Amino acid sequence: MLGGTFDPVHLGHLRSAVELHEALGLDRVHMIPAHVPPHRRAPGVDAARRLAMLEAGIGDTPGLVADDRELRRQGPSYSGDTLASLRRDYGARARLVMAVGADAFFKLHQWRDPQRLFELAHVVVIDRPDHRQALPAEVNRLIAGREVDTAGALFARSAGGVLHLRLPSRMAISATGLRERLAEGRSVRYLLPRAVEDYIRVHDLYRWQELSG
Ligand SMILES: Nc1ncnc2c1ncn2[C@@H]1O[C@H](COP(=O)(O)OP(=O)(O)OP(=O)(O)O)[C@@H](O)[C@H]1O
Ligand SMILES: O=C(O)c1ccc[n+]([C@@H]2O[C@H](COP(=O)([O-])O)[C@@H](O)[C@H]2O)c1
Repeated sequence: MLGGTFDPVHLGHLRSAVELHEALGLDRVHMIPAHVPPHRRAPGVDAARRLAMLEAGIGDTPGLVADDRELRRQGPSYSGDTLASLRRDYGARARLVMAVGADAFFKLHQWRDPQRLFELAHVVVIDRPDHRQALPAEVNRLIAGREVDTAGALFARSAGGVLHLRLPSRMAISATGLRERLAEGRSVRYLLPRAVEDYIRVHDLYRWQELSG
């Protein structure tokens, strides 16, 4: 699972998903837009259109799936509930991974019931060149004894491990930066897929009125 607000999806997300798929030998990567993101302001663009951009961005990319399961739930889109739903689909013995960027991982202690996340899945942390801070003590306590160095060690069990990955194509691209560029009328070419750029233009998204900060 690679969950996100995807407001909008960009090449930092998509290239990370492709490289995760390859590096970990995953069957597939479920990219799951948050319907109601639990810990941030409501996005300016609704979940249906963020999903449509994700579908356009993924296109026919092997191994990547745009998954609408959080749009089918009401209330805050807690990741524990999403992982429980994936666990029901794949079964108790499946090895599940929740991938998060370094910025999201630094706040893991603020998520709802973080211990439950480790009962349901492994956590793989993707390095982001634009987010390098020391890990808060609360997160260090949460992951104590869980860190492993290789995918092989991670997949010896079905859940509960933590692996830090430095993917080859690290990209300093953020949705915040893209929204700012779009609001200012600056180019976003080569930062997101052309199909997503076209969707944004046709639907007239991210003008300054819609900038969700
Ligand atoms: N360039 C990137 N490289 C690796 N991971 C990323 C990158 N951008 C986002 N992610 C990760 O993808 C997930 C979804 O990210 P999200 O949709 O919030 O994008 P974002 O660019 O961080 O957005 P925003 O700037 O609005 O916070 C998070 O786990 C995030 O850390
Ligand atoms: O479950 C939680 O409490 C929780 C708190 C914050 C973030 N998340 C999830 O983390 C993923 C990345 O979030 P974000 O805000 O960086 O797009 C996305 O799938 C969110 O739903 C989940």
